[in-house]
Amino acid sequence: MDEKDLGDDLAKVLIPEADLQAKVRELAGQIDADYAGRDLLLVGVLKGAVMIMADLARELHTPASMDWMAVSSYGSGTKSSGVVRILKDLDTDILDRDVLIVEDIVDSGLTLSWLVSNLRSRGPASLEICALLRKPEAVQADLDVKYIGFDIPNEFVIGYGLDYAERYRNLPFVGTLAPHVYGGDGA
Ligand SMILES: O=P(O)(O)OC[C@H]1O[C@H](OP(=O)(O)OP(=O)(O)O)[C@H](O)[C@@H]1O
Ligand code: HPA
Ligand SMILES: [Mg+2]
Repeated sequence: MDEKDLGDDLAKVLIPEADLQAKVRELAGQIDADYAGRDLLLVGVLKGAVMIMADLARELHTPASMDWMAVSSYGSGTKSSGVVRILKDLDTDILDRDVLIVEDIVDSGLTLSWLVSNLRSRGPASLEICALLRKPEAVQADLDVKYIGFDIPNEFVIGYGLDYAERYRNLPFVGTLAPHVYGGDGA
């Protein structure tokens, strides 16, 4: 899917595909340097992290296992409901494992704050976060994101895994939508 397929639904491209790919390679380089010789477990947060997880995992030279959790706090809107639910738990016992959470976006930071305390209680040897995008609001959450791709403005974004009402995840870039897509009021 590309820009043309969106017609007038697309407001603008915020991060082009080439910039995303370059950043993912850069993040993989940092992670390789930090995890050399360790047995890394990547935990992707479904569904938004599917693209970054798939690209990051292939850029890594460090041997890594992959597991997935599905949590949801957004439903079909553009605002966090504030309630995080586990839709699918890990298949892996993370006791004494080096765990790296892979996320598409830290927005309010609510999802990751909740996830970090949930996973920490399972006794991993280490627990870090890699997130492709971060919004300014997330700074208010007490979250230590070790690997961060881009800080972006406080706008609702779509593409490269990120959805609006389950659509637009399969765009290779990150962009914003025209107001008419949201039905006018932006929510
Ligand atoms: O920092 P926060 O305000 O908590 O927002 C970030 C989370 O929200 C989105 O997931 P969502 O719950 O929409 O599920 P999805 O990944 O399936 O789209 C996104 O993928 C993050 O997981
Ligand atoms: O800006 C966003 N876009 C899509 N999904 C999201 N989940 C939290 N923030 C966002
Ligand atoms: Mg979503």
